[in-house]
Amino acid sequence: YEYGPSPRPSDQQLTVFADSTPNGTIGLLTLSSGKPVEVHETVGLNDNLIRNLYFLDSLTHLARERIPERFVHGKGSGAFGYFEVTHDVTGVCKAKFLSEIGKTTPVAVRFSSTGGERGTPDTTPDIRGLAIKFYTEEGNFDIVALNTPAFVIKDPVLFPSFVHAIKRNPTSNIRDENSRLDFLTLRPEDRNFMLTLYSDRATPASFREMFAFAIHTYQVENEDGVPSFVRFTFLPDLGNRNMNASEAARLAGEDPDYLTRDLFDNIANGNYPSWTAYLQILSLEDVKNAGFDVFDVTKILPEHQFPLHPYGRFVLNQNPINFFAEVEQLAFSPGNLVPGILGAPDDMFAARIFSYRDAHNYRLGPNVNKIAVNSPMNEVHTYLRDGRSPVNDNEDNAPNYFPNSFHGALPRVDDQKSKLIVVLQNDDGSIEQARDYLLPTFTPEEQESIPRNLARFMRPVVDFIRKRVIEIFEVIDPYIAQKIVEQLQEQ
Ligand code: HEM
Repeated sequence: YEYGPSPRPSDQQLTVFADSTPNGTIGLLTLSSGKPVEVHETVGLNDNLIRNLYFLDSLTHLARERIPERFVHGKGSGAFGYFEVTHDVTGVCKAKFLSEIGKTTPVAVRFSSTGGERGTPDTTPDIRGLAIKFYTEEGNFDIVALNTPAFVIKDPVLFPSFVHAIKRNPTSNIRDENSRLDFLTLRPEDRNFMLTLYSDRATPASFREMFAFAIHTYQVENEDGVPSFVRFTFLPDLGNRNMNASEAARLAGEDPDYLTRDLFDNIANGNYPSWTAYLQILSLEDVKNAGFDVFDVTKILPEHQFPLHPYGRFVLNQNPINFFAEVEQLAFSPGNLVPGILGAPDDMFAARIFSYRDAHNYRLGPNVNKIAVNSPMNEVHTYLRDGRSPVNDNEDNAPNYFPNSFHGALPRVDDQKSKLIVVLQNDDGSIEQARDYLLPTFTPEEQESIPRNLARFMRPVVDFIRKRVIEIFEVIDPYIAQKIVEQLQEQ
């Protein structure tokens, strides 16, 4: 398209908008207070600027356009679509959105990278996020997942330090591989996570071709209150595909929003991406006999031990119309649960319930769930009132305290029959899992990419940390360790 208009929908947004307004304009320009703007107010030179209300309106608003970005997963793209049940899982989970085959539920999805800020190039290698909000008839259910099957740490006390270690150095303001690899090599539980981070899975070929693992083992219950324990996994119907580091580096320069554009253009062109949804299902007996802590988020549940059961799929068929309103303000929380899904019993999950809510209060305000894209589809009655906008109808004239004698909202009779189980966790590492279960599931190309990427990342890293990395890989796979040494020597 060098010699003509670009065929990419992402380049045509303005033209498409203009074509949709045949009358030439969407209407009269007004102040935010509604008063029509006079044409002379749109010219500032040699005017009394301070009395120019159009100028005042736009300049003061401009300075307030930015809100705090997510302190992790700052760069992201979103899309909308639906989830459809394909297999009966009512035997394990009574959540209404799963109640019958063929039932559909609207979803919002946000794809992200972890460590970069809002302007980071999409193809910078990183763990990827895929968060799904199911707008169910019993409230919103959020699954906030990653493209690694295991997380980096299991003790939430370490989370703030982990985030500091992967973000910018406080002095140079540059992301520093010394801090990232220092932290990672000091924690024995993160070996599964390291395999994804340093393989080409950290540079997915597109968001459409990316795994998503909710990781935590959730407790769910059926209508009779019988508990089961499940991991939620989503596999892309196009298959998982990566790009290599040099392609990613080229695109980071040529088209920093490459993955965002790919998602937008494909959906606009009707190539709707879809994912098949799977559950790994464990009984309480399976939990006891697994031979390891199935609630440990640094561990995978090997598929040969706990097979994947398909139960649904989701399809993304709609781009956002307004990115800020619908994606920047989209707020996911592991604490958004629905009847039948109790959450996970591990400490990390408890920390996440608190932390996402806290982040939303800071980033979007206490009325976060009144922002249109976060509003549940079902009727909502609360005793929450006032605060920063949006308050919407602020629950009108209904009583604002509970209990009350004046027909305010009442809780229903307890519906949840099982109790979230209590787990005690230890601090062990997971090198055997990385060696025996996870690495063998990587394709030969993905395995080859690990030493190549690591050697590149390790260029500026001090010797004692390099030594630790090599020692770790000598246990996971001596071939990878050998390759790292060779490639470091070649540099
Ligand atoms: C102690 C552990 C963790 C804490 C405290 C934590 C906290 C947070 C917070 C506060 C945000 C920003 C939320 C916002 O501003 O809207 C976030 C984003 C995110 N986190 Fe975590 N997180 C933790 C672990 C995890 C784990 C285990 C996963 C995946 C299994 C995960 C996946 C994500 C994703 C995908 C996002 C981006 C959500 C979006 O697209 O808006 N995090 N995390």
